[in-house]
Amino acid sequence: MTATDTTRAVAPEHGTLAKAADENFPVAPFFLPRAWRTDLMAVYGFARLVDDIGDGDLAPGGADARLLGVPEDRADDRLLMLDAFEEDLRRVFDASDGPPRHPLLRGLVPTVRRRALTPEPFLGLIAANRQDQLVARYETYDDLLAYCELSANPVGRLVLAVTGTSTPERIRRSDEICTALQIVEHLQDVAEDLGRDRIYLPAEDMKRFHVQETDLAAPTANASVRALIAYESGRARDLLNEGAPLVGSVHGRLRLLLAGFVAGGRAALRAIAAADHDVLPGPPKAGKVHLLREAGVVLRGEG
Ligand SMILES: CC(C)=CCC/C(C)=C/CC/C(C)=C/COP(=O)(O)OP(=O)(O)O
Repeated sequence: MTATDTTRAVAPEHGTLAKAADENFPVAPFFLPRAWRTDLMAVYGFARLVDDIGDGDLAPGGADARLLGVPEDRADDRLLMLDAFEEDLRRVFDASDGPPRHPLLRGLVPTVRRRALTPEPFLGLIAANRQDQLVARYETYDDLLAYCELSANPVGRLVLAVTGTSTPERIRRSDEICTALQIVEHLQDVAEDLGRDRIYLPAEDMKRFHVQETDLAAPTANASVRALIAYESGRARDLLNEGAPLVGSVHGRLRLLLAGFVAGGRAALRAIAAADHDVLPGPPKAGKVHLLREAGVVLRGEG
């Protein structure tokens, strides 16, 4: 048991929130106003827990299941856990049935009230994790985009809602950025996802590039896999470019935060290209220098 697991055995919500430090993206960085950080952490707690349920990464001991009213011997039933979690989410928005049972959802109540958040983005994240239990292959790119609408776009919409900056145009650009970031993560994590028997590369593209599933299980990528990864990287790059004007449309510290997200995506794509698109040994790491350089480019509005 790690130190984090030990903490979670006592108070599961603390272990979940502690994971913020290890995320690919900054969750609630120090330079943001305290009130935003508080609300972004509350939203993060929700998103982390729903992903942990969906990925089977809950702390051992069954504390989360107990809190959600799921019998201990069914705590491994991810669909049942997601249903119970969704039921508890409803108590965040409708107190007639009493307060939420899970402390991370109770912690979300003041944020939802303060920022007038709606259930949709939260329900989307639950639906994405439900889909992960039922769908392990994507036939077309459009199918994958529909998945990203549930798994990633709600995150950006929540950031805009918490910071009071939502407009239809910003939401559209935020969706482009979030979908791009999700595709980048999928490209970095091909090997890890395959370990969970999940493939997020569209089957139609695999066919076109003559890539078989067994090619993805190899320790290093052959030329076909590299060509496929380069193709999907180009799509992600285009989406990031289309969404990037979102950064210049906001001000102050939020602009810094969003520039960091776009720069993070671009730096990750650069690292993938630098690895000659061989992502199979593990995610190619983006250097800090490249990240800062990309952030400078975004902030100067040059890309
Ligand atoms: C306003 C705006 C544009 C904000 C951007 C917010 C942001 C960082 C979105 C990322 C979305 C994303 C890739 C979620 C999945 O991450 P994950 O780590 O849960 O991925 P996994 O499900 O593959 O583990």
